[in-house]
Amino acid sequence: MSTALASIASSLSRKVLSNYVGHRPQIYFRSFTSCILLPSINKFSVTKPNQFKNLKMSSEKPKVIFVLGAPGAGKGTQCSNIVKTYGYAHLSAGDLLREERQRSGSEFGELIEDCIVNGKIVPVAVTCSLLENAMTKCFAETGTNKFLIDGFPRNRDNLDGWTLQMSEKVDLQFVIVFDCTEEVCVERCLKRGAAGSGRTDDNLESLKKRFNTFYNDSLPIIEFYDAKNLVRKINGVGDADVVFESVQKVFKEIKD
Ligand SMILES: Nc1ncnc2c1ncn2[C@@H]1O[C@H](COP(=O)(O)OP(=O)(O)OP(=O)(O)O)[C@@H](O)[C@H]1O
Ligand SMILES: O=c1ccn([C@@H]2O[C@H](COP(=O)(O)O)[C@@H](O)[C@H]2O)c(=O)[nH]1
Repeated sequence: MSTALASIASSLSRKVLSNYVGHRPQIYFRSFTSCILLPSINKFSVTKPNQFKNLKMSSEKPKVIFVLGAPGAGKGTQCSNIVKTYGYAHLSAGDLLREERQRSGSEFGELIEDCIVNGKIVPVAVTCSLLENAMTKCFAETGTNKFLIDGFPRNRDNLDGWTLQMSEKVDLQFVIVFDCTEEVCVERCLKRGAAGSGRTDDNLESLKKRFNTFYNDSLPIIEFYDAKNLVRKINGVGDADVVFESVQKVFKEIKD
């Protein structure tokens, strides 16, 4: 881990801890650098922190599918198709982080932007809490308890944090991985940038860093799930409709 990242992580820990002095911690998780106590970050917005505990007692656990793949592999595009056809709610970790970055008063805005531009991964305390809050809010508003979690977990820190905070509360169905060449992915992201995505990472410099992170940090997570026979790999090269046909074959497995 780079020194810069370690210092961001430890400053995040200090900031979060200092914000919660006197509050009762609700979750325990390992940071990059040390073991710390954190509260559920219900300060981010909206939620009733124990809603899933209640849900677990009265009904089924929420179902979760992780959707992974390189930048531009087509995760978001195929998630939209899955939402329309199978009724899952789509939670993009990247979108939630971009939203949090824009939230006035967010103390994580700068940290998030630095990570996004440089292809680094935001500490799991931030991302996992945004995801849990979004799941709780979505369930409260729509009753949906089937979630596509797009672009997470991306590194060991994400996996460890999720395992501690969420794995007992949800039922992980499988992990869809879109397999796409770097060349095609880069071309798609640059095209998306040129078309006005407004994303600060749809440029060659950021993409090089994002791919390094994908190869070094995210592939081992895919391998971890593959060893558990949870990965469903889909060829992401080619027309989006053709890719979706392969997605549908994977979903048939759930219905059968
Ligand atoms: N099969 C496809 N063929 C051509 N273009 C595609 C295909 N799938 C997605 N795209 C386009 O490529 C770009 C990236 O797609 P998308 O946002 O779905 O990928 P992603 O994996 O979610 O990317 P990121 O990780 O960068 O958020 C978008 O502009 C999208 O319209
Ligand atoms: O779990 C996550 C998801 C995303 N990030 C950061 O956001 C950017 C963009 O993510 P997309 O999935 O492409 O929208 C990513 O490069 C990371 O910097 C993250 O840190 N953790």
